[in-house]
Amino acid sequence: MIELKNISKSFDKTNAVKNISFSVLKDETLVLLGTSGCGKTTTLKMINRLIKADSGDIFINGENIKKINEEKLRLGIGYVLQNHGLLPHYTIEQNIAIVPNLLRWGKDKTDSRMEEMLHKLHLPLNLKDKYPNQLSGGQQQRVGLARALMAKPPILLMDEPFGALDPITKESIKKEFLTLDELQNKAIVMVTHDIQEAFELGDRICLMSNGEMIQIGKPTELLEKPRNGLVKDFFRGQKLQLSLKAIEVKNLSPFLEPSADRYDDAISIDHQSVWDILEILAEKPFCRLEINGELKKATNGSLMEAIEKFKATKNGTTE
Ligand SMILES: Nc1ncnc2c1ncn2[C@@H]1O[C@H](COP(=O)(O)OP(=O)(O)OP(=O)(O)O)[C@@H](O)[C@H]1O
Repeated sequence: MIELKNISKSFDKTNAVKNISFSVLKDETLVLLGTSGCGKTTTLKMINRLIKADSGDIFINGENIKKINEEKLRLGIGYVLQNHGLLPHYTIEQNIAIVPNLLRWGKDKTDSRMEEMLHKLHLPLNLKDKYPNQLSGGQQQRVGLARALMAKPPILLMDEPFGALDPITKESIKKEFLTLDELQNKAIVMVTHDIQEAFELGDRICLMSNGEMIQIGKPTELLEKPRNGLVKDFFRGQKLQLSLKAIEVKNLSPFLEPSADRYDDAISIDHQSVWDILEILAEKPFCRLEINGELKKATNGSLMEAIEKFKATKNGTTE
């Protein structure tokens, strides 16, 4: 879907991005992770040509973006900025309607899609007439996401989308991010410097340092098979928590004991990590999980045993 080949970019004497290559599939989230100034945002902005690469090529569905009209290119790519990027003198309705207006949608189509998006992002309809500064930070960020998704772009670029939020709002928006149907089947590239966030949201992580790509792979690959000392150092001190966040609990299903009785308190499992379930188990000795229609029982101990068994399988080493 998206392919970067040997991309480099310098600003005066700063080599911001050095010979980066990667691809993103149509239904995955690739997280660009790294410390401040390592070239993440520059890489992201080269994909929608807000910044032009000095050398190398970027392809979208096999087509070189240099050959695509800039406006057409950007209309097919949703873009969510840190601090939402809403225009302060536009109402929420006007902000959300920017792309539909460029696409010359009629008012009825725009209104009904806007209502659908506000509903899906748990925003009350009466926000439409307000201005961005009359909304909370979490609401502004949701509006930013609604705006980016209005025209159902197959590609979504997100630059530190949750960076400015308080921890509680951040958690609730991240949970929505994982379950929102509008985000399925999209190629998503997300920039963050937050390691935990990268492990929670990324299907793959591209770790960058000083303009270079140090390693790219599934979260557990970076943890279990770090390419060099730099990668190891990056995760030092957080390895246990990160690996628990990287393993989806549904993968442990074959190794968990069945629960004989059906109770209403079973937690329905989709994308929860082992870490999410351990947080629940901090409050009680066991819980029931409903995974693909099967009822399982989990305790701290049984989850740890299941992880060991899972890691011994082929899937566990590459997941
Ligand atoms: N327009 C610009 N002019 C000059 N230098 C720039 C420009 N944009 C970025 N840089 C420099 O390029 C390097 C990479 O910047 P970039 O914003 O891509 O990093 P980043 O990893 O996204 O950082 P952060 O997490 O702080 O946003 C930095 O040294 C930065 O100072």
